[in-house]
Amino acid sequence: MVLMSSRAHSAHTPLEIGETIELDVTGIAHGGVSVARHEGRVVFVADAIPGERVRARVTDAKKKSFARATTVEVLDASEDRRDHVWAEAALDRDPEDRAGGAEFGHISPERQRALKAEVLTDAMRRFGDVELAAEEGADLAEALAELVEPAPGDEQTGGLGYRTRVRLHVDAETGAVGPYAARSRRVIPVESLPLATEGIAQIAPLGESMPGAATVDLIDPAADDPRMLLGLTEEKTRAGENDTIRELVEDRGFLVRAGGFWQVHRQAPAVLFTAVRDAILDLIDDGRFDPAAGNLDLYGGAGLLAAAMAEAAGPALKVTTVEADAGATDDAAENLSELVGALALTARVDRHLAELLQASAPVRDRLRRGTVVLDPPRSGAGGGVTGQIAELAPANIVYVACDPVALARDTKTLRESGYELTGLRAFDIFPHTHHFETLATFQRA
Ligand SMILES: C[S@@+](CC[C@H](N)C(=O)[O-])C[C@H]1O[C@@H](n2cnc3c(N)ncnc32)[C@H](O)[C@@H]1O
Repeated sequence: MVLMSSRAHSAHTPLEIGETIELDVTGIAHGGVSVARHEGRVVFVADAIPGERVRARVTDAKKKSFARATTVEVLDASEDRRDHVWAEAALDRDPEDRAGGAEFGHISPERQRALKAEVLTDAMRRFGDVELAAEEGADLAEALAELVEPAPGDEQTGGLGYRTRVRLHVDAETGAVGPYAARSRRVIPVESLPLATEGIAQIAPLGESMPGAATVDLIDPAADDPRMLLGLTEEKTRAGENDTIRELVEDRGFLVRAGGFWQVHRQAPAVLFTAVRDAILDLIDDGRFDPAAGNLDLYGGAGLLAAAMAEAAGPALKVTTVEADAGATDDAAENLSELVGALALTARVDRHLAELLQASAPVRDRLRRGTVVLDPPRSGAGGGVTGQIAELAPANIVYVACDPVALARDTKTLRESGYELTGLRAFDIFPHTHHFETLATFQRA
């Protein structure tokens, strides 16, 4: 034991923060960083592309098992490297002065999607025990290259000008406004916001000083004027956050609180609405969907996905949306008001499911015949809620996920509880960042 640990120790020359090292970048990790090795130790390296050789500055060396570094120079560039879409996040800046929020902005859009597919495949393998396979007769490499679908219009715009929600921060000392730096909470003044819509670009207070404010939320609704919500240092709420704004999903209107949850990409609500609608249509085709059953839209927000279920199943659909934010529930009630069988509840999902698990036999039977759509926050549903859903045992589960690792973990729980993963789609609705959205369909075996 002693010998082994002293050999392992001597294999690493300790890395120092600020030191510059040369790295061969070999893979992609979850979280927007690439993977390299330095004297056997894993180094997560920012602003690189797998396949490149880079010089990188060490930013974190506390852990024995891995270190973190940021690219300062590319020695051998990938053919997928592009000029960064945001000058203030580019390599020619000191790593500490690079703006955050566009960590894939130096990579061609096709390669960004291929990297996201790799992250999803890897997460599913490592945390979900699922090896993704192509449909019969299809080539796996080709299927993976197309797994992450671009949003409509992004191939024409290069994935720019899509964000309808942007949060900027205010430097407490200088009042300067800007995004946080990529790896710290330092405000970086910027001259442009290339990922934001034109409406946001017009009202963004870039270059201005806003002493007394802490955050600046910029919102560009589809069917209302752009607006700004100021978060003041001394106050928890933002003036105007409960104002109702109008959004459009194709030609269907939705009312949403200005400060409430709404997908950030202009096309994202339509992309997810259509994907959930199509997943339900497939279940209907297979004779597995019962509109009169105990159908649920968990983490339902303003009712977007319950509306998608109704678009597939028709006006006789029975569905309950469950959402913790009372304002969003009020919006859901309004947005689903034409659906006689819709009920919008304010509740925490775990508490509501605990109540359903105590329900009478006929209610439990309706739930068993039902379909659960869920769209949890980044942390995923988690083992507790996933276990409760499995215990309720609905016929189908349609899971919309913004974190592939959380989805993979919940997939493992569902598969161990008798569910089969029958469909997986992914959507690049956050171009130039490492984020993407996945839709997984499960059926009770
Ligand atoms: C990713 S959003 C999805 C919203 C909606 N499905 C949509 O597409 O617009 C997640 C929602 O879950 C809500 N939420 C977070 N934790 C929750 C919990 N424990 N119980 C109920 N709702 C929760 C948030 O308020 C937010 O509206």
